[in-house]
Amino acid sequence: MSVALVCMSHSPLLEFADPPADVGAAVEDAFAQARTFVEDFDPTLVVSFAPDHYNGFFYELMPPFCVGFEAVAVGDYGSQAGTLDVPAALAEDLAQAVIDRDVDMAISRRMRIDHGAVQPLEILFGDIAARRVVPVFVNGVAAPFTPMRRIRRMGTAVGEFVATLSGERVLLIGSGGLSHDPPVPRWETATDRQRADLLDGRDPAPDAREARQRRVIETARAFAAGEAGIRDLNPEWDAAFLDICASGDLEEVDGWSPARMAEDAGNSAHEVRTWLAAFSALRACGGYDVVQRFYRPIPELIAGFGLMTAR
Ligand SMILES: O=C(O)/C=C/c1cccc(O)c1O
Ligand SMILES: [Fe+2]
Repeated sequence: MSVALVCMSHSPLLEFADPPADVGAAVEDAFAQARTFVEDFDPTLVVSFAPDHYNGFFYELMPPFCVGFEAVAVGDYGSQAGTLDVPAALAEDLAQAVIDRDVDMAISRRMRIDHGAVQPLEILFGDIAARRVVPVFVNGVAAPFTPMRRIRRMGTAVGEFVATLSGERVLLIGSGGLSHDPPVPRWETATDRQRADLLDGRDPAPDAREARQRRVIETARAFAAGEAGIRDLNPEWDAAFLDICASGDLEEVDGWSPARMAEDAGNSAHEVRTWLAAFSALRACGGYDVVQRFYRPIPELIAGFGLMTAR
């Protein structure tokens, strides 16, 4: 078994926004380097830690994390729709191994995934079905949030299972973060209509999906112009988190409270949980070295946009 990692921010606005040319070029260059890293590693299996944005998981039943034994991408924001190549028996073994290590893991026999899980697969492989993928949903959007130390333990349990997979080259992906506060509705402040969608908004009508996406795209334009009422990006917070990931001292985040994370870095900063899970899994397979580290605060994407590779 060998193991490598790519963690990256995602943003559905990548296809809808126009950051300054040098910033766009820097992002493309970071993607190209990560692609080369992944091509050289040539994974036989991907374990993808990703959040969802009320496209697959709703308040009707919201687990802190969940392994998919089958996965279907919904195709939001023009991302690729369709079925992933999930090795179901291996996904079942992974879930059982995590549960055996005292971490309660939900399972889905048909998980729906959105841009959060799809975007890194598209960027790294060009196609969501290019490699075998075990999808692990990590809630980073819907309060209440699991303590960071539980995410670390879950990632560690996944890593201990991965370490037993002789003959596999396993790529761990973490998708999300860093500081950002996109206008994804939150239960406390949602309208009745939005609450109905947060509760059980599966398969929205095309005009409802379009309206939701338009609102986010317009907010991004206003944010880039300094006119949106969402929380600022926080490059210092992002740098501190990336430093912790690079150091391997992942316990450093054990005491981070969800309220403080949202206050400092925005309501969707909870998506860094996917990075923590992926780095914890990598650490459980042995020590690691960071190969690539990229970061830019990009208001046009509503994202403190980071990318790290390690092995
Ligand atoms: O789900 C949405 O409508 C928007 C999600 C979003 C917006 C900006 C940055 C991100 O990382 C997102 O996930
Ligand atoms: Fe997101």
